[in-house]
Amino acid sequence: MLELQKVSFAYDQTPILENITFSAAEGQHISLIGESGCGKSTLLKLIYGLLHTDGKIFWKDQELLGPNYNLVPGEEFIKYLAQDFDLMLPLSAADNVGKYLSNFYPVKKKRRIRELLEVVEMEDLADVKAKHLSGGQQQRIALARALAKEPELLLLDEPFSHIDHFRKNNLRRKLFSYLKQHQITTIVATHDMTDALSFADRTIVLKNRKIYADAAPEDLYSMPPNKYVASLFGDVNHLMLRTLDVEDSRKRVLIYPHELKPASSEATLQAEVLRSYFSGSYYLNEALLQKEKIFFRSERAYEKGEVVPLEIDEQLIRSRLA
Ligand SMILES: Nc1ncnc2c1ncn2[C@@H]1O[C@H](COP(=O)(O)OP(=O)(O)OP(=O)(O)O)[C@@H](O)[C@H]1O
Repeated sequence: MLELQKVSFAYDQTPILENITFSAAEGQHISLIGESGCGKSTLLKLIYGLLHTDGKIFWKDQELLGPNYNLVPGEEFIKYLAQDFDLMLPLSAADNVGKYLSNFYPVKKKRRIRELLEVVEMEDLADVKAKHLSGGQQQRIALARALAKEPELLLLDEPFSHIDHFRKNNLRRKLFSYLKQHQITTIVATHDMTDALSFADRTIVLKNRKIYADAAPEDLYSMPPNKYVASLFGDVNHLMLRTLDVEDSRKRVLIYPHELKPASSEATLQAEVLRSYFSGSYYLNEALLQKEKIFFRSERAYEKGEVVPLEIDEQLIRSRLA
């Protein structure tokens, strides 16, 4: 188990993190989210041992001591993949993956490199020098290298930031099932809502130096405690109950765009469309509902000024208010 107790940190006078306390079970996948600059990378660096904290960090029964105690940061059983991948550019992709593997069993080493190149779908580029690989390809090689000497704890900082959408989804599915299969505890700092929702057992939200929310992704998404959390998952409306014709109140409720649905003309909510954005399988519409700006989804585009009747499940509103 990973355990953090009152981990605080400041680069200079300004505190970045204060009293961060949580634990992660072995094999658990945690996504770490929060607005840019909230301290996600800093927290990963603290856990890895690149930065010093007066708090305590344990892996199983061992206290992880930071740079004040260890000349070389990091322990054998932890791997940290930073946003810059730090590859050996003159070496081939395969040699980078195998850089920390023993040469004592060359056949075994070769097999392991091949297995990892398959996980990151880079078998075809095994012999290409890292300096000739694209940013996304370098990132995949860095991921494979981080897994080479199988870590017990893996810390990933925006691991798919350079990888195109086409490949990202497949790679994510492969990587996270590999990590689950091998019971590797993983913390992923991310801005990507798919990383945060689909591949995490648990999501920790950082804000104002503290843990702001910590729950299963399904719970955080369906019952966001506030607008900050809901916004991390995409567009969200924060509407007065009065605007939704539920009751004459200025109290606000969080509603995702797909929860406001175009309805038959008798619906009481009438939104005036400002603009429709094509989003692939749906259109995202910006509109005015009783003078409040809203977003709703639809199957077709609307003209500017078109009035669209909308409906929403009142029970959903009640549950969000509870
Ligand atoms: N080496 C440094 N020296 C001083 N301040 C730093 C240093 N590194 C980061 N910071 C500051 O610490 C804060 C947290 O940075 P950090 O990189 O941890 O945030 P983050 O949540 O990972 O951001 P992002 O999502 O943009 O990667 C920011 O205000 C940043 O400017």
